[in-house]
Amino acid sequence: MAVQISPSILAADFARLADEAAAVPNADWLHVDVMDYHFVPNLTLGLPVVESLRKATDKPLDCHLMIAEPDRWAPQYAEAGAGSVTVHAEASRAPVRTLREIRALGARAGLALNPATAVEPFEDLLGEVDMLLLMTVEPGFGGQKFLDVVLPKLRRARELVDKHGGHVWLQVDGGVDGETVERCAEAGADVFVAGSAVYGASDPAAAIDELRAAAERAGA
Ligand SMILES: O=C(CO)[C@@H](O)[C@H](O)COP(=O)(O)O
Repeated sequence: MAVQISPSILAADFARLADEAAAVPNADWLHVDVMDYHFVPNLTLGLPVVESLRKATDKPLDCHLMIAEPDRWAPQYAEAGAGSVTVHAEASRAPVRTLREIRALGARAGLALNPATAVEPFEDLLGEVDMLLLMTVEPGFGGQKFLDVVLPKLRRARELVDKHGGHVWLQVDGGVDGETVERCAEAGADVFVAGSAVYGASDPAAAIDELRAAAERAGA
């Protein structure tokens, strides 16, 4: 499947989100980081902003819920028109039910793992997900340094997904830039979230082209 670039609006200007979405016409998805100050020590945006963004852009909204009660809220993001809704394995008390609800509402169901969470215990859930998100920083803030320690897990995740057979996107999130994107692609990622590397660039659309070219060169 083709490389997907999902710029994170966490690094965008929150007062101009419609313009910031329009500034990345070549993005495949728009990554929306929902943080609640409980699961992570940061507070960002929630459902009303996603509902407004849905009207402001045609891009699929790739909603990443870094919240304490994802089972309660995830279906509402799908109902709001998210293209994908990703819940954290560390926070969900009923991941199978929640992933099924997300799918039943027509969105891609994603399962996210923090850097220290092993992927193997979730092998049996691969049939329940459309995407596995591996955090390559500790969740909560943009602009952090990429954690190399996640790369072996990314390779194992690629092996498990390939063994599973069905299509599951393998997303990396955090510290993805022109250099780390290649290492992630070599290790098996095919969806790349980038905040600072896109919205911190003087030309966000050109930055996306460069990330995509680097990922494709590296074999994603
Ligand atoms: O989920 C998160 C952080 O918790 C990410 O989506 C970051 O927002 C990515 O930002 P950069 O590391 O690319 O600046």
